[in-house]
This record gives sequence, structure tokens and C-alpha cells, in this order.
Amino acid sequence: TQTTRPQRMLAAVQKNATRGDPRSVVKAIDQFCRQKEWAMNVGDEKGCILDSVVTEVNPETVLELGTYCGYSTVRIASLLPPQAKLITLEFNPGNAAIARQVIAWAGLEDKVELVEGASGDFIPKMKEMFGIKTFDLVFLDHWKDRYLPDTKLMEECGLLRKGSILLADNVICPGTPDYLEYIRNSPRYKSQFFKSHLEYTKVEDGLEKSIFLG
Ligand SMILES: O=C(NC/C=C/[C@H]1O[C@@H](n2cnc3cncnc32)[C@H](O)[C@@H]1O)c1cc([N+](=O)[O-])cc(O)c1O
Ligand SMILES: [Mg+2]
Repeated sequence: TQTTRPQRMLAAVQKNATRGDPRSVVKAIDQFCRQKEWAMNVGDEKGCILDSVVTEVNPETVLELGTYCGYSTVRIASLLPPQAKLITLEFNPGNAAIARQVIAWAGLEDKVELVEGASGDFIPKMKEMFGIKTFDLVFLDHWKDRYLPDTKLMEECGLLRKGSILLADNVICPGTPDYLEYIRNSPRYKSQFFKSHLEYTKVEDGLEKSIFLG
């Protein structure tokens, strides 16, 4: 029977990456996507920008919206300080199952809480489920029409504090026009655009980094 692309990506990790070595997992996925099949991971070029933001923020609490196969989950978790926690939301059971195995192969399961469910349902439950007060960093990489409603939901649920950082993928391609318009015009955020390219291509894309001002 036919395998899925996430299943083929996991097989490439298990074949080419070293257990417990996050960088080798990232490298194996990037090689798979360049040489075999394109997939919607943030990729190595935008991934370096993601790494630099994570390192700069040095967050204790991180929320990722849209795990997919766990590529950015592994990149982020591999850079976190010892007690830090990354909560990642993924509502497709097949993708969640693959991501769990990718995260485990990287040896990062202790730093990552993968929640299988929809962001709209689980953002309001973050405090009660994980005792999270606020997030230091949020990485938005899920359906592009969910970026704005989920950002407003995080504001309403009091999950952002003065200085919380939102980092959004794909603000050019596929694009998140309503989110960009809101975040760049809101007096409650200060935003910065990082020009880059769509993963594994020469197509223009970029990340938008926004600081919540309270
Ligand atoms: O569409 C893109 N990403 C959507 C990502 C979607 C992933 O996040 C989950 N999800 C969605 N809403 C969710 C809400 N709650 C939980 N999981 C959710 C989906 O089950 C999927 O695993 C995309 C597309 C391109 N592209 O070139 O076409 C490039 C990219 O970098 C992209 O990120
Ligand atoms: Mg993306």
C-alpha cells in the first residue's frame, strides 16, 4: 500500500540520521526535501533565521502552531535551555504520529509536549493543561488563515506578556495578508521582516518577527 510523504520523510531520518543527534535529523530532512521530495518544513535557509531568534530569545516557554513532521520542533527544541518547554500543536493524527517519532529520534521528547488537536481549541486550555502563564516565543507555521484569529485568541487568553515574541513563517508565500496587516498596524506590536526564500526553492518568502508590547 502507498506510503505518505511524512512516512517517507521519517524513513529517511531513520536511515540517514543518528539517534539522539538533532542536527543530523535536520540535515536528513533537508537532504530528503532537496533530493527526493519537496515538503513544507521551514527548511534550512529560514531555519537559520529561526535558530538565531530562538538563541536570542532563549525562551523558557515556546508554543509552536502546526508541527507537521516536527522539523522546526527539532530545530527549536535543540536550542532550548535545560528546564525550557516547547508545546507544539498538530491536529492531523498522521502528521502527529510521524512528528512524535522524528522528535524521539532526535532525543528531544523530554523538551517537547506534542498536543494532538486544533489550535483554536487548545490555546484557551494552555494554562490549565500545562500551568503555562505566558509564552516567551510563539512560532506560527500552521494554516495561514489561522495566524490572525489565533494571535487574537492568545491575546484574549492572556498568553502573551510584554516582550513575548511571535515569529511567523510564510508571510510572503503562501502569504498571510490579514495577519501582516494587523500585526504591522497594531500599536501593541513592533515588527521586523526577515527576507528569505520559500524552503528548498528560489521563490521569495520571509519570516515576520513581532514583539508584543503589552
Ligand atoms: O500551508 C502551509 N503550512 C500549513 C501547515 C499545516 C500543518 O499544521 C497543521 N495545522 C494546521 N492548522 C492547525 C491548527 N491546529 C493544529 N494544527 C494545525 C496541519 O495539520 C499541518 O500538519 C505551508 C505551505 C507552503 N507552501 O509553499 O505551499 C509552505 C510552507 O512553509 C507552509 O507552512
Ligand atoms: Mg511554513
